[in-house]
Amino acid sequence: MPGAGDGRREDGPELIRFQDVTKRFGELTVLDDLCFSVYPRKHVTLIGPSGSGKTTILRLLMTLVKPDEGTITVDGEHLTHEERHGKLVPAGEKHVREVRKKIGMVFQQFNLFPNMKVLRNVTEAPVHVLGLSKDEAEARARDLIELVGLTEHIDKYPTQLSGGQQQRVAIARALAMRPKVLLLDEVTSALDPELVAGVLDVLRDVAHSTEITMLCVTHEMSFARDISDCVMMFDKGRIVEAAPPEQLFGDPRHQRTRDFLRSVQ
Ligand SMILES: Nc1ncnc2c1ncn2[C@@H]1O[C@H](COP(=O)(O)OP(=O)(O)OP(=O)(O)O)[C@@H](O)[C@H]1O
Repeated sequence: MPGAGDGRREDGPELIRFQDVTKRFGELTVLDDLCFSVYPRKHVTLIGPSGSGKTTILRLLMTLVKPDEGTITVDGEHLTHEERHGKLVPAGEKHVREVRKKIGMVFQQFNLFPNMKVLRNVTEAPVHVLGLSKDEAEARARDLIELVGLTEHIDKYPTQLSGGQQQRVAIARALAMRPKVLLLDEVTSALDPELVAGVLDVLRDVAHSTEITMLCVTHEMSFARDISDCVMMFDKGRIVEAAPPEQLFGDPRHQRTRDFLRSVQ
């Protein structure tokens, strides 16, 4: 399905592009000749049954795994290759590091630095990876900590926070790197049910109040409906259909989508 994702091009060239991407683990083909694009400032959500390949897409973007076939570009740069003397050669570490700076990720597990307070968790990478001064990084961090509603907890360690609060710190930490695209992988699935709404509200806020591009894997259909410009329904490593949420949830075209939506209601 070439050009799936948000098909509108008025916001310039695509930020993420998967072209004929196949990924296998042994005998299992997890992604099968996949093509889609995500355009700047759009929010694209991946839904579908367990094992359909959604998380693998995010892992490919994070360069945690490599495609067997096809190309992936982020902001026009190849993820697995770089151009040298007019030729595409396998990407070196420096190239991968530079492309990875464009991508922020929030995982199911928050992975905060346990020995650092909230503020330092958010300033650490901007200082050490981007080279910001401590003052610049702190100013940026304070704004983001306010955005995720944790100003009063700025001097606490992660263990002094609830899971939902820790996940909100993880969101601030990812945004502090000013990535071009934010990847979210089932960010509420490790949380107690009563903490889910607070984290989703923060992400709704981020989606609506910033210009960041988002690619989310979620089982929270109402969240997908609220934030997405485009929802992509996956099954067996392929896109079954991709459409704006009002269409995909209100009038799905494919039986597979209808069955899946019924199963998660
Ligand atoms: N490193 C790996 N080695 C072997 N198989 C893997 C590996 N990573 C993923 N898989 C397999 O690839 C398939 C797709 O996994 P993936 O995590 O992308 O699915 P998903 O759609 O995100 O599922 P879920 O909704 O349960 O998270 C699964 O069958 C999984 O077992």
